[in-house]
Amino acid sequence: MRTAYTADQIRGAEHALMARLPEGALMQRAAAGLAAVCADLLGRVYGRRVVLLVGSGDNGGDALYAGERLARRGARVEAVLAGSKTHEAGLRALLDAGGRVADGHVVEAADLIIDGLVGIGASGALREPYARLAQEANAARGTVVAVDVPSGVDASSGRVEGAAVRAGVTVTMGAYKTGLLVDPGAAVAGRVELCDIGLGPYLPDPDVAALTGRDVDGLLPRPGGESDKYRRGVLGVAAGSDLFTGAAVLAVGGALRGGAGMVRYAGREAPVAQVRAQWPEAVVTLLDEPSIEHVGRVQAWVLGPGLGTDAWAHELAARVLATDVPVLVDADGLTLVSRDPGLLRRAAPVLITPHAGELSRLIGADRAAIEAARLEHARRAAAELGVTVLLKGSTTVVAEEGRPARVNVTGTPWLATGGTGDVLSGLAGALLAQGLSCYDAASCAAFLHGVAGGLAADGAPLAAADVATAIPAAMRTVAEAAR
Ligand SMILES: NC(=O)C1=CN([C@@H]2O[C@H](COP(=O)(O)OP(=O)(O)OC[C@H]3O[C@@H](n4cnc5c(N)ncnc54)[C@H](O)[C@@H]3O)[C@@H](O)[C@H]2O)[C@@H](O)CC1
Ligand SMILES: Nc1ncnc2c1ncn2[C@@H]1O[C@H](COP(=O)(O)OP(=O)(O)O)[C@@H](O)[C@H]1O
Ligand SMILES: [K+]
Repeated sequence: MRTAYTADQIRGAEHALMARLPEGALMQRAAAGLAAVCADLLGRVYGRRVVLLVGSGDNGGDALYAGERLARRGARVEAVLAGSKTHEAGLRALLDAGGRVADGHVVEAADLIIDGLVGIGASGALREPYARLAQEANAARGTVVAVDVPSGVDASSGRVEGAAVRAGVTVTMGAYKTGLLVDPGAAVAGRVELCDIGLGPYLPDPDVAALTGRDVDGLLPRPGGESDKYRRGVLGVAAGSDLFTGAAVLAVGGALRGGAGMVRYAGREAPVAQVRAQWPEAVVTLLDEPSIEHVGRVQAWVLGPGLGTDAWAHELAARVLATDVPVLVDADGLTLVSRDPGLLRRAAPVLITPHAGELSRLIGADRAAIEAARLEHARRAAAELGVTVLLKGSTTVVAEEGRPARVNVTGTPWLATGGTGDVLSGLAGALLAQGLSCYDAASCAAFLHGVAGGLAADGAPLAAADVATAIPAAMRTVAEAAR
């Protein structure tokens, strides 16, 4: 499990650790780690041009001391002092080692640019001249290494207001910051290198966690020698309509690859014909009425992809949600519950899987605001609606009250294509039917879906059906990672 923390949590841990160490020791650890990563990136340090963008706080201090270390190894180090004040001891150390102070013009020609403008002490959008320097660093040809977080990214949320440094590598001190795992922050952090400064024992419970392949492998249900198809878990899928038949096919496809013992599909005529034709493995019930009476027992339901939002769909949703098994609500199912929130009042667990647009209807927030602050809105929805929330998008977030939010680190932008969400619903539903909690089913499904997307795309466009096909390979990949 990779864990991440807010700026306040990091500061608290730093204070506790600092109290036990000689003054400045922590910053030296940070600078040593930072300089080592930079030296690695440079290959040969001697004679290379390194530019430090130095802000007024300790983030700038880290950069100056790292600059000192590189200067002692023969690098030509120039510091652009951007703040109203400068870490004095750090600057002295740099100058003593042969470094120089320069103006912003040097950024363009640098081999390596160290972004020490702001770290966890930042508040709001970057002010000038920081914003301009960030843009110059982004336009320069040299590798950009961010200290702790890329300047312009809110360390606690991943929010970016205004300009932000786009780093090739971020060297983060002591522990991951939440903002490095959540877009838009994650998208500009590049490769994140954790620099151990001894903070571990002082860290509180994490703000967010990200599953690794090993974690997912450990959570996935596996059939034992005694298993039969019923005991492995049966999933019901209520999806598709005469207008949207594909959503039913894709959701069932995701479900069949998700390891359930059986998938029961229930729907209207046109999707029933399609599901029958595509998936002989599914047990299909044609619904003359919006009732699930004749579908047979299931351990979980997926409700909503392509279902439509008419009175018939509403009635079917009400019946599914009146059962006593976990229900995953997606797509049109979300539209139905946003119109009739009472549907979500049930004793058994609910997992909702909205994208930002669907969540905006559920909690009355602006779509752009949700995309800018995913964690905050996913958490809010979980609290207000009393459900587990899987918020889809470039960073998928899983939120449930009383547990650290989970952030998914797998996936590819090629997944941004019609129908992949339906596959995800089927997969997550299959995991629910096998007995995983909403929280684990959602986070494992997001992880595997992302890996499957990467395998299916392999650098080129994918179709949603390819993602379903790649799910078993994704499971093998996580099993490999665990070995
Ligand atoms: N204190 C220590 O011994 C250690 C400090 N560390 C470093 O220290 C950093 C935190 O240092 P600070 O608490 O001094 O804070 P920062 O250096 O992150 O930033 C604070 C300074 O930036 C200015 N500022 C804030 N928001 C701004 C904005 N939007 N535009 C322009 N200027 C802005 C503030 O006026 C203040 O002077 C960490 O991110 C990390 O890099 C770590 O290396 C661990 C050790
Ligand atoms: N930029 C992106 N990077 C990675 N994954 C993405 C990106 N955009 C969307 N996705 C993923 O693709 C899927 C799209 O689902 P959804 O929006 O429901 O589409 P649909 O309704 O067409 O199935 C989700 O799993 C989402 O997390
Ligand atoms: K920084």
